[in-house]
Amino acid sequence: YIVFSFSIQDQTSKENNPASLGIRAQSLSVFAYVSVYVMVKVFQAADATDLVTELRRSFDDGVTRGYEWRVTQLKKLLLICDNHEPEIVSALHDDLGKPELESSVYEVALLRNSINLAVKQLKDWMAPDKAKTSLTTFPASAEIVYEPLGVVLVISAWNYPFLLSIDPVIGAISAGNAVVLKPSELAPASSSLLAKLLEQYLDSSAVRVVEGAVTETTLLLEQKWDKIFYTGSSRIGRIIMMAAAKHLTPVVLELGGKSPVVIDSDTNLKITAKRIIAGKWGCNNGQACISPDYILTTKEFSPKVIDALKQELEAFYGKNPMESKDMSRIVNSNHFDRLSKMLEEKEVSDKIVYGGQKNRDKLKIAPTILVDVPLDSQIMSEEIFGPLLPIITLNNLEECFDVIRSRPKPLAAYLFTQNQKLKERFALTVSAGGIVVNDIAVHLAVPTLPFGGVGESGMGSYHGKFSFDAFSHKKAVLYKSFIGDAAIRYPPYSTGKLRLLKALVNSNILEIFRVILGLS
Ligand SMILES: NC(=O)c1ccc[n+]([C@@H]2O[C@H](COP(=O)([O-])OP(=O)(O)OC[C@H]3O[C@@H](n4cnc5c(N)ncnc54)[C@H](O)[C@@H]3O)[C@@H](O)[C@H]2O)c1
Repeated sequence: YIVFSFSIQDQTSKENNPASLGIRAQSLSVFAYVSVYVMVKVFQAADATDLVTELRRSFDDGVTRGYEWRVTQLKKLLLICDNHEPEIVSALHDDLGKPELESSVYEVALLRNSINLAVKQLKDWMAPDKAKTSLTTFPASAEIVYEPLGVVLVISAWNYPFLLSIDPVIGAISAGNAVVLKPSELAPASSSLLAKLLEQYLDSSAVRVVEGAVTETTLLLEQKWDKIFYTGSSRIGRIIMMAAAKHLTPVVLELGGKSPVVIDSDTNLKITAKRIIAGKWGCNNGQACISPDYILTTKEFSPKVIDALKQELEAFYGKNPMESKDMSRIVNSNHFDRLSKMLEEKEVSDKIVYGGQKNRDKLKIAPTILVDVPLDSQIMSEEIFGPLLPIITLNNLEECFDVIRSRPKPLAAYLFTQNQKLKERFALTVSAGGIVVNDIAVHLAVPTLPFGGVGESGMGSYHGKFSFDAFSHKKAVLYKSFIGDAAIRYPPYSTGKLRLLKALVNSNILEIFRVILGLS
């Protein structure tokens, strides 16, 4: 515990007599004395160790394994969504100025969906999968048993603080694990609400929230976990993976990257522009991991793309988008300065064709479109994660595809076209965590699709059954009886045994008969 004490004294006051937890003012005209003791619990190494020990005890006692426990906790998560949506919306507004629609739909409604699906399908997910056996093991039966991993750590990011915290926790609980959630300190209102609600609703012997920043996360990372599920930047992803390697802990890394959008001239341009705007500025003002990072199109078609985007932006956010209530603000001044620096770079600042207005006090940056910034500029080298959208124009679409292929694999890649052949070529030849043709970000809402990165954009995936799988060990179980104990596997070895065993392993029925019949 740290104890803070401070006093406010009148010049004339000579008395120094602290009164704990209160204000003592004998005579305001003579002196004022205030002594406040604030007890702040600091998370220390021993707390991290105790936490994991306690949760491991619950796991080992079987608390989290049964269907009933899992489904009860999931239903409690549903209750949080049902009973506390206004508080969640308000916390998101405090942290990000997130519009109610975005909070209610893209965080709470998506979570409800995830929970409902898990509740509905949990029994099926938990049931072992029958597996075929081979001639080698005949007679036998086999199955894949979904085993909980143990005690897992979920570290989440600030941009969708509820969705990105609770969605992995749904997977962890569904799979029967004890779980610690560490929300992002950059969304403090959301973090403290998550801590409060999860403590209030869930079984604290197996589900905990630790709030904090680098110090707390580092202490947590020193512990031995059975899985670490991290959402955030690739830079920190590397730190997570190094810490995990020490204990050979498997990781899921949900990272980011520069998600490109290719626009073909054979497209419905009005709808294309609307969907790009909704997926960029309409999703937390570009602060989303699968937000369009840059557009690639042909030199010939680009003027039409720019016009369409300008027209629809004005229709959505009016002539002064800085005043619009339908867009989140930038999360904090560090990120505001990072984005400003990108905009102010030489050979970039003069490429703005729309927007560019900023207000640091209000942490607002207008939707900004830039054309043909240098490919080696900061804005084209780093993930933007904000309301800036560069358009790169090239001679043809093949060159556009080449730009994507020459860069680290993104979390998402988008194509707008009506050309069937082009759609297929894009899906087959462009590598990305996920691909959407003719829309932005909506693959995230399809629970039958795995959500995750590849290469620099991450490893592992989740959503729907994939979340359950991410937190389960697929255990191979083979059942044999004592019937049919074949002597051929036991010494002394012989040529006949060798031939028969090889034939069995290769399922070569003809050779099996030849050996049995003594044919060469
Ligand atoms: N793939 C996805 O689902 C997804 C979703 C959202 C965001 N992202 C990516 O996340 C990034 C933005 O998030 P961010 O990284 O700014 O979020 P962030 O700063 O909130 O960091 C994420 C987490 O890492 C922790 N952290 C920060 N520094 C650390 C350190 N030195 N050691 C240990 N832990 C540390 C934070 O406390 C936080 O919980 C973007 O790259 C974005 O694309 C990915």
